[in-house]
Amino acid sequence: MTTSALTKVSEQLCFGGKQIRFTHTSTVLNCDMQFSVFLPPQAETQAVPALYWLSGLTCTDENFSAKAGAQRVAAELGIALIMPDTSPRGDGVPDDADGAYDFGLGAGFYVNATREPFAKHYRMYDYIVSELPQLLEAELPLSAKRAISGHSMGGHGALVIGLRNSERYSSMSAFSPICNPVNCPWGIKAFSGYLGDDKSQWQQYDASVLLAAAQDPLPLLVDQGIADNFYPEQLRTESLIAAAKQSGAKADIRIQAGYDHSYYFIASFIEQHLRFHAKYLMG
Ligand SMILES: N[C@@H](CCC(=O)N[C@@H](CSC=O)C(=O)NCC(=O)O)C(=O)O
Repeated sequence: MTTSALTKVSEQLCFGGKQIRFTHTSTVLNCDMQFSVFLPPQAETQAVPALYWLSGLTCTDENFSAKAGAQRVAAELGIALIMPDTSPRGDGVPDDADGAYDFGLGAGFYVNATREPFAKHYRMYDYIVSELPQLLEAELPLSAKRAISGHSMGGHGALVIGLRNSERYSSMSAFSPICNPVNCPWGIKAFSGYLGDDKSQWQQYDASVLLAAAQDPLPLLVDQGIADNFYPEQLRTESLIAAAKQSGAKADIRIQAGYDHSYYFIASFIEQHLRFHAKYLMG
């Protein structure tokens, strides 16, 4: 199926709903992009709310749809799942000079790059906040009720986007998020490369900085496993906990014994995250 702006590349029936993959030309990212959508059965007869899921380093739109097992509960609750890619892709899109996994392709960090040669394509913040919802709400049976969640680099993206756009979402959550990127190796590398050396420009993309100053942030749920090999050096969960205390935000930040950084952790708790978001999406 080709609508005016979306080309469907695959569709499968899943828990009575539809798991669909689309391509489209992104004017924000200046390239063709793929993304996945799960439409619950309720979307056959009404516009449904949507949870945007932002994936982590090395992922595409397919990691969450294939590994998290979110569709059964999303179908029950009547929530669409929107699963974008993690960076611009294709000919002419610059990558990390050494092909490293933590910068460039698969590692867009949900920022608007200002540094060349990345500024032309790496505008994942605007893509997620503006272009994708505008497109999808025009083309698919989606209401304007949105929630946002993600994992690791995508958890960072979900928290930053939720904290900066509380009028656009009803709740936010994250698994193993990079909580304080201005103070961890992944974040310092990404922000130097995409934003340059002026660290004052980095603050707008740091969830701990934003939460510490937040007036009335969205309802927030975070899960972090203790057996995660990236915790605490890359993820800095303690900074988010301190920021929530500082601002008095109602944040449920749970440290889970025994769990690691993998999609097995996400699969274990995704039902709780979906039910958490449903309270606000349906309210
Ligand atoms: N290859 C890297 C680690 C890559 C990795 O663990 N990616 C995570 C997200 S990490 C933060 O954003 C992931 O979700 N991978 C995909 C999956 O399906 O598990 C290394 O070797 O260290």
